[in-house]
This record gives sequence, structure tokens and C-alpha cells, in this order.
Amino acid sequence: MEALRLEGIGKRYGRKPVLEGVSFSVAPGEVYALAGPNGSGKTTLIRLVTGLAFPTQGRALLLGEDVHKNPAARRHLGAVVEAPAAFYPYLTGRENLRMQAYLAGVKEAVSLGRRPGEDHLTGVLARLRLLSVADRKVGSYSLGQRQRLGLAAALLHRPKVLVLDEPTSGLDPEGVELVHGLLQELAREGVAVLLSTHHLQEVSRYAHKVGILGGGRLLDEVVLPRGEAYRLEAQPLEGALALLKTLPQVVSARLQGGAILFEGNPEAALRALLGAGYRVRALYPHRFDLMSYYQERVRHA
Ligand SMILES: Nc1ncnc2c1ncn2[C@@H]1O[C@H](COP(=O)(O)OP(=O)(O)OP(=O)(O)O)[C@@H](O)[C@H]1O
Repeated sequence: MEALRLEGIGKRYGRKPVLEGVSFSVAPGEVYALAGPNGSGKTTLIRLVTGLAFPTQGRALLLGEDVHKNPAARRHLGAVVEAPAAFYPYLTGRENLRMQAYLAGVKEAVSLGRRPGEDHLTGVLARLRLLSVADRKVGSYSLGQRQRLGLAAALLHRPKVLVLDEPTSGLDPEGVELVHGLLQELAREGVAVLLSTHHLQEVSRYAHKVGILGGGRLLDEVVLPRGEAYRLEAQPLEGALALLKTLPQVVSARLQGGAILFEGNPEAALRALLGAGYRVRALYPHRFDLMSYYQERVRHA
């Protein structure tokens, strides 16, 4: 089952539509990045997914449960929407997390002393490299430290879906790398991650899909190639594509701009095509440039 599913979701403020008919889904273990120019609706979408705003059309499902009809669906969710998250400045980072865990009913994080609960809290703090400041008052934290504490708080109850609005803004380069690494790790552990970002180059290293928003609509959804991708020009094109799709050594293949774009073993693909009598004009490695694609897509929207 999809971890997160949006069905034709939209939002109006008064008569002004801010978001219209957006549908997509995020599977467990998948990282979905939302991109789009300022004002395209990314934050609005994230507020809808987390139940902070109500849709004027469509619905958002977390593990099959409607977030707005059934607020308990949010037990599956970890989110950082407003940055920096609100903490008590006169309590330490650890105390703030312990209190949030208590309020959220995360039993394993509230037990005191050298018990497993404390280990869980310490583990989350360590993941965000906050152990050295964990026992300092949050009032003395830098913006980046507070932001990382916000992420730690979102992870306390081991959510199945993590939703983050611009998680790397305001972080230093090390903090940025830490967050990107952590998101990859969480995805490997099976968490579905939805994040909004302006940093396409960075997220394209590990995101599985990028949704491009423009003028309140989902303009495009790009599935990022994971393995080596190749571009192939062959005749007749449609037949060559059909043949490639039958090869076990080819992971995926599709048409793009009068050629075939595929992932898999190029030697096996070439051998099969020549063996079946296709004319192959060119075969070369393909580097997908998400930034150029995005700019092109937004310009022509
Ligand atoms: N409460 C509100 N009332 C009226 N209009 C709003 C409200 N919140 C957002 N908007 C409008 O909705 C549009 C989308 O805003 P949103 O913050 O979702 O965009 P964004 O893609 O997150 O932008 P950015 O990249 O600048 O963060 C904007 O035109 C904004 O002015």
C-alpha cells in the first residue's frame, strides 16, 4: 500500500485557488521531492498533507486513512513544517524532546534513567548530532541546532511517513549533508519521505521522484534514474523499445525526444537489437540534468 496518497487535493483562500487537483503518492522507502518557484504552493501542499490546513477539494490519505476526516491518522506522521519548530527555551534539548515524547505518548522515550527509553532519546539526538548540546538550554541553540532538534522531535515516535518543508534551509553545509544522509537512511528503513526544496541538485542524488509544482498545479512528476542510464537511437524505434522491454538485463526503457532512454546493460541491449535486425545509429551514456529539465518545464508552464 502507498504510505501517502493525495487524490485531487486543492485549496482556495476566498476565491483565490492556491492549489488545484494535485494527485500523487509516495511508497514506503521512497523519497519524493516537491519543487517549484516561490508561491507555487509547496508549503500549502505540505500543510494540507499534515492536516494543518483543510482542503477545499480532494483528500490526503496516510496509510489509507483520511488525514482530515480521521485526525488519528497523524500517528503515522512525523513532520517539520514551521521552521524553526517551537521549543521551550529554558529547557534543554533533551528535556524538550522528553516532554514532547510524553505528550505524544511515546512510552519508550519517556522512561528516565539508564533505561531503554533514555537510550531511544539518546539515539535520536545522536542521529541528529545533537548529543554535545543535548543538555544545554534550547534558548542558547543556534538556528541550525534548533532546526535539527525539530527533526529529532519529528522522529521520536518512529513515523512511517515523514513530511518536511525545506528541511535544509538555514543549515550549514555539514548540517545539509547530515539531513540528506539521514533522509536516505530513513528511506532505506522503509519510511516514506515527502520534502519540499529549492535545492534540486542535492536531492536529485537520492530522491526517487520529483514533483514539479507551478501555478498551484502539479506540472510534472519526474522519476529519477537510479542506475546508469543510456540513450539509444534505433530504427524502427517503437519495435526496438518493445524488444528492450522484454530483456532481463534492461531495468526500464521509455521514449524520449525521438530516442530510447533506458537503464540496464548496454552491451546486452545492443546485442539483442542487432541480432533482431534493428539499425542502431547511436548508443551513449545519458546524464539526466534535473535542473535544466526543471527550468524548461517551469518556463513552458
Ligand atoms: N493564508 C493564506 N491566505 C491567502 N493566500 C495564501 C495563504 N497562504 C498562502 N497563500 C498564497 O498561496 C500561494 C502559494 O503559497 P505557498 O507558501 O504554498 O508557496 P511556496 O511554493 O511554498 O512558496 P516558497 O517557495 O516561497 O516557500 C501564494 O500565492 C501565497 O500568497
